[in-house]
Amino acid sequence: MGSGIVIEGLNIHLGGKWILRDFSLTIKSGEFVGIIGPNGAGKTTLLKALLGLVPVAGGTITFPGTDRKAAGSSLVGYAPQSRQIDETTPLRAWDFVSFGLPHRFRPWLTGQDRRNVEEAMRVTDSERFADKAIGKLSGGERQRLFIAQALVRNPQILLLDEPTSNLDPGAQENLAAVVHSINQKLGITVLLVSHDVNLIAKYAHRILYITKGQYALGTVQQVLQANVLTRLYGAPVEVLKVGSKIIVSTAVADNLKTSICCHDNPEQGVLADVSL
Ligand SMILES: Nc1ncnc2c1ncn2[C@@H]1O[C@H](COP(=O)(O)OP(=O)(O)OP(=O)(O)O)[C@@H](O)[C@H]1O
Repeated sequence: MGSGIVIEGLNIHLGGKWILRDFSLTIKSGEFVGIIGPNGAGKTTLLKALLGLVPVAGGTITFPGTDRKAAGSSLVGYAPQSRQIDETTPLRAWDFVSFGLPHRFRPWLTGQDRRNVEEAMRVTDSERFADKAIGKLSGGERQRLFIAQALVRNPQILLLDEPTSNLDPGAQENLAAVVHSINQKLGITVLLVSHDVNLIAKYAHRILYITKGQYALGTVQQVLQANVLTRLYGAPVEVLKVGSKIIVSTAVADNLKTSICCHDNPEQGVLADVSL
């Protein structure tokens, strides 16, 4: 079961500049939130703040509904943005996943440890390459292992930083489906950073759109609106509807992909939950 996240008045100042200012939002237990926005907007910094890895200049982060009774469980599992693995690395996929276990560097594993590794590999559909060397696996296969490693301590929240970058469209879709299934079947709260709005629009319950100094949280229909994006970017952004898809003008929105897949008949002007 997932934990909720409540952020109130969060301020983060790094390298002489404000990255997040007066940032407040609530994420419900079991929710899947896609985080999107241009390079340098503060997406990774937000994940690191949730992990307690960056200094906070003000505000609070709490995790209501946390249940940490299960032995060996953790609150947050994290798969960071980029991890280079040399193709000659002589490490079995199974062993790589097991490095996410607590006390992994003691010389033995318990039966429960082994079951946790096997379950994490099962839910990420990576059991079939458990015995292969990680360096010989494809990018999509490695991403499944990174997620499995983040899951091996049964977290209540899963933070994934651009897990689909550098994957071909088919592998992106497969990986997003795996994350969706983890969220649906295990009830884990998921925050996934991506530059691919297609995937986020398809699977996330809500989108958190961050630009430098501004943000909006809401459903796809609430956030992917010309007036909302124009306000976030501080310059005109067009949102066009073509059949079941929405096309966003990239003229001012750096890193925003041209084509955004959304639902049929998006509701108009519903901004009740949007924080600006
Ligand atoms: N430890 C740090 N010290 C100083 N500045 C930092 C630090 N960490 C991040 N920053 C700066 O904070 C800003 C936000 O960085 P962050 O990595 O959160 O952006 P992002 O939205 O994840 O970008 P991208 O999409 O490129 O990954 C950037 O300008 C970055 O240079």
